[in-house]
Amino acid sequence: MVHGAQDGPLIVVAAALIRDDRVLVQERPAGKALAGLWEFPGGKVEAGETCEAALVRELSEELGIALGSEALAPHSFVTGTAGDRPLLLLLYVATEWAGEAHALEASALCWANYADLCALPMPPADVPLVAALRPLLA
Ligand SMILES: Nc1nc2c([nH]c(=O)n2[C@@H]2O[C@H](COP(=O)(O)OP(=O)(O)OP(=O)(O)O)[C@@H](O)[C@H]2O)c(=O)[nH]1
Repeated sequence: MVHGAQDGPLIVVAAALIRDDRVLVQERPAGKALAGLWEFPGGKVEAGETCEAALVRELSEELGIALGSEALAPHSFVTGTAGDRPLLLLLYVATEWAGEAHALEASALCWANYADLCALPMPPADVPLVAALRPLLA
């Protein structure tokens, strides 16, 4: 994507969906950047969208689950790079939503405890997010 020097970082929102002391992660499908790596569901905030509205949209598109913005609790963030662009990744936690999560875009889903999460290959930016989730996971 072409972007100008006036552009700020790429803002990406992601969710730690927690159930029974496990968190949902998904495998990025073949054909996408970072294919085969596991990530928290989410995606880029589009122009004019709030961060929470973007995440509600992404969770519906990627997993088929529904929740309101108020169900998203801000949790942690990291900075990094996405290709040649600075990245700001905001992680929210949610414990309540409607519907069962299905891999509508990912190639697989995993309800991971902390050890599982540490063993899965994830994008480098996610490492501090995983550490920050430690107290919430079995
Ligand atoms: N959703 C998500 N993206 C992450 C994580 N960690 C991380 O570095 N990213 C990066 O954040 C960016 C998100 O892009 P994306 O491709 O998932 O976003 P999107 O769904 O809006 O993509 P699209 O452009 O294909 O519609 C990618 O550069 C991705 O590598 C993570 O845990 N979850």
